[in-house]
Amino acid sequence: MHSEEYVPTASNSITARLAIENKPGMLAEITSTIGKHGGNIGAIDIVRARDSVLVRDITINTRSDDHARTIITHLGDLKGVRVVDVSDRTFLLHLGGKIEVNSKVPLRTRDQLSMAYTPGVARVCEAIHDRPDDAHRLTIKSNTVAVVSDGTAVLGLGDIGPEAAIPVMEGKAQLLKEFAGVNGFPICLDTTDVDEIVDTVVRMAPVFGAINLEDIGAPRCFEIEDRLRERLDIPVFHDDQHGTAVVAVAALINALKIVDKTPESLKVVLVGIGAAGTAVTHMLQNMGIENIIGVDRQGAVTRDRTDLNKAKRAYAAQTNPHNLTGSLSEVMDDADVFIGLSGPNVIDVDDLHRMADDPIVFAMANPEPEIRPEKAYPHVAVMATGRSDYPNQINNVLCFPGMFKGALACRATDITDGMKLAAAYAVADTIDDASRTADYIVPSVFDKAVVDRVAEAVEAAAHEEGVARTRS
Ligand SMILES: NC(=O)C1=CN([C@@H]2O[C@H](COP(=O)(O)OP(=O)(O)OC[C@H]3O[C@@H](n4cnc5c(N)ncnc54)[C@H](O)[C@@H]3O)[C@@H](O)[C@H]2O)C=CC1
Ligand SMILES: CC(=O)C(=O)O
Ligand SMILES: [Mg+2]
Repeated sequence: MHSEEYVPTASNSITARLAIENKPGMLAEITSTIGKHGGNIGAIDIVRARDSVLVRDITINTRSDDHARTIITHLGDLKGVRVVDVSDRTFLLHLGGKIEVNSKVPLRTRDQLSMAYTPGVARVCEAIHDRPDDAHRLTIKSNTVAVVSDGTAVLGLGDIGPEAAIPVMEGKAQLLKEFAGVNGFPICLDTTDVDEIVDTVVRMAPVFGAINLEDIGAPRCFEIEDRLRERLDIPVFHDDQHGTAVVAVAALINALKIVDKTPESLKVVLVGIGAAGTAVTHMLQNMGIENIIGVDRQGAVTRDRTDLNKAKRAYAAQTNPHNLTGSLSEVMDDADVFIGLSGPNVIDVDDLHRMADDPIVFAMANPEPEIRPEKAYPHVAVMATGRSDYPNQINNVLCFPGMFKGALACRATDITDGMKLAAAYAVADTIDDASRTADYIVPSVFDKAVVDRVAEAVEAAAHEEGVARTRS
């Protein structure tokens, strides 16, 4: 599918400031030019009106940067129209960053200053010195998560480095705050060395109640998470692994109800054996699915392959029970479920035709899925992506805010498999039998009920699993 067939969205929207000759019919000419070239008009505002010239701001959703440029060129070609300025609304939103640190207590008088800061603060420091655990109660540690990345697997963009990773990590911090009231702080490390990452996180851990590892590529992410869990007494959770797995499992629980199939009967093909793909596979196995075939760039992951790293050898040992070999297309025959956690446009309609009746397709690569929904819809029973601009958004944002809220509330020392499973059922159960449809298998990320349901389920599971430090 070419980008011309995609729907314009706010992620590529511009505001065009136009100086327009003030005579009847000009606005109609402008709007029809935008429509003719595939732009979707949002707001139209008057900025200035002089006798002979009107200056208007017109907000236009486009499909891509090129598409935006084409529309602007055609507007500039109109007689009586001058393009004064074009701003990219997404870049405007990021100017100066998306989050900030705020003060929680008033600081207007000497009394307040002497309590919040010196000399009063000294007594609080001494109390924590006597009982270090009190940091959970008397400091920002109580409600703060470090969002740590090395910039190596950022949102499907790959290894773009720590500075370029900041907007995504700020975004994760913003989601924590907006959805769960939890503070998140973006920390992008200027190293990809496993030992250095582990040591750095251990040394900064005193300030944080939990660590969210984000967008650290496989296989290093597995060792980093394992070693940090061992060394720290606060939860360490690699969101791309476990947050993604929780939401994918929740979505599958509901999708199976739509197509009336059971986990035990399924053949699942999963492409992209990285952080997310590996964790999703493990969680699918925990829900009773045995026939999972993992596929990497070389084809099906089998026990006979000699080119696999340690993580993929372990993967091969636990998956592909019939040892299927071949390309992605070849192993798609009779698959009930396709899960993509790889990259853009990896499958096409022919692959969908190879699948069993009522195929379920979760094309979760960001920002561009393995197949676009517009293309897949006629050929599948259930379609989902990780994107905000289509129905069924399977995105780890449905998990990690509630997961951390629940874990921090009970001062958990760890996040266990039981807590993850509880979170998956909490997400799935947000949709009742009457509301569930093929286009509604996961709740909206704006559904306020989700975070609290997940947090409560996670907290209860933490108590059951013996990792909570508070009393139940
Ligand atoms: N919807 C969601 O909530 C989430 C989506 N993702 C997306 O999933 C993708 C993978 O993310 P991570 O696992 O964190 O990255 P990763 O770098 O750990 O793993 C990606 C794996 O996919 C493989 N891959 C890439 N293109 C492939 C292709 N054409 N065929 C076969 N294998 C291919 C890579 O070799 C690598 O092993 C990214 O696009 C990411 O944005 C990741 C986490 C959450
Ligand atoms: C959603 C997310 O965490 C990712 O694509 O990396
Ligand atoms: Mg991520």
